[in-house]
Amino acid sequence: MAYSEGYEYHIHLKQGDIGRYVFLPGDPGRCEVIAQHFDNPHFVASHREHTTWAGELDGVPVAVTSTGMGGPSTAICVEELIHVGADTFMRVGTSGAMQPETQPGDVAVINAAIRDEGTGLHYLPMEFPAVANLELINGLVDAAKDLGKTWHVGVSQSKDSFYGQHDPDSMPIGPRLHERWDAWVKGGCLVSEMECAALFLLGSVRRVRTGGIMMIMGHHDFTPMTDEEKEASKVDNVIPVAIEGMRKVIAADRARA
Ligand SMILES: O=P(O)(O)O[C@H]1O[C@H](CO)[C@@H](O)[C@H]1O
Ligand SMILES: O=c1cc[nH]c(=O)[nH]1
Repeated sequence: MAYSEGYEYHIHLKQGDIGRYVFLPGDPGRCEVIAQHFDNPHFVASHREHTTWAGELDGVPVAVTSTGMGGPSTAICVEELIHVGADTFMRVGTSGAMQPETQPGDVAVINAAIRDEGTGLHYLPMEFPAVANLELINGLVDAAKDLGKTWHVGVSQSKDSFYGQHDPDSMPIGPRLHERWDAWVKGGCLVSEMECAALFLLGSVRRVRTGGIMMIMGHHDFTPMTDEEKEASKVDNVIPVAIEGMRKVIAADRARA
C-alpha cells in the first residue's frame, strides 16, 4: 500500500476506514484485546508499530490504533489518524507509580503531562503546557466511579528513556535524572509513562480532543510487586474503564448534537 493510493504512509489507513473516536494503546498486541469490547470488531491494517482494529460502541464507529512507544511514533500516528478523520483520542496504557498513596491496580486519569521528552519541542516551545481535554477527563473519572475502580487524577511524567526511570544509576547523567525525578515527585506527579505529552500537545496544535487513562504499576519506591499486585495491575484491567469513558464522551456528543 502506498501513500499515493490514498493510504497514510505509516498507519496504512485511508478516509472511511475509521470514525472519529480512537483508543491509543502503545502495544500493537493490545489492539485486538481492546477491540473485543467493541460491537463487530474487525482488523483493519497493520504496518510497523501501528495496528488498527475497528468496530462500534453504541452504534457509533470507533477504532483502536497502537502508537508504539514514545513521542515520535505517537505524533506520527495521531497526525495520520487526523488525516483520515479522527478527532477524539484516548490513550490507554501502563505507567509506573510515583506517589505513596497509589497501589498497583489503581487507575490514573491524566490531566496534564510533564514534557520530559523531545517530540513536543518540534511543535511548541517548552513553556506551552501539555494538557488533556476536560470532556475526556470527566468521562474517564465518571467511568472509573461507575466501575468501582480506585482512581486518581493527576500529572504524568512523559519521558523518552524507560531506563532513565528504571536504571538511572547506569546513566552518565544519573545524578541529574535523580534530581529531576525527585522534583517531579515533590510536585505531585502521579505516574511515569512515555506518550501523553506528545499526544496532548498534538491535541492543542491540531485542535482535537486528547486524554489518557493509565494502569498504575509498581510502587513509588520501586519495591517489587507481589504476585497479587502483579495480577491487579495487568493492563487488561484498565480497558473496561477506557471503554466506558469513551461511551460517556460519545453520549455527551450525541446529546449536544
Ligand atoms: O503500556 P504502554 O501504552 O506501551 O505505555 C507504557 O509502556 C511502555 C514502556 O514499557 C511505554 O510506551 C510507556 O508509556
Ligand atoms: O514504570 C513504568 C511502567 C510503564 N511505563 C513506563 O514508562 N514506566
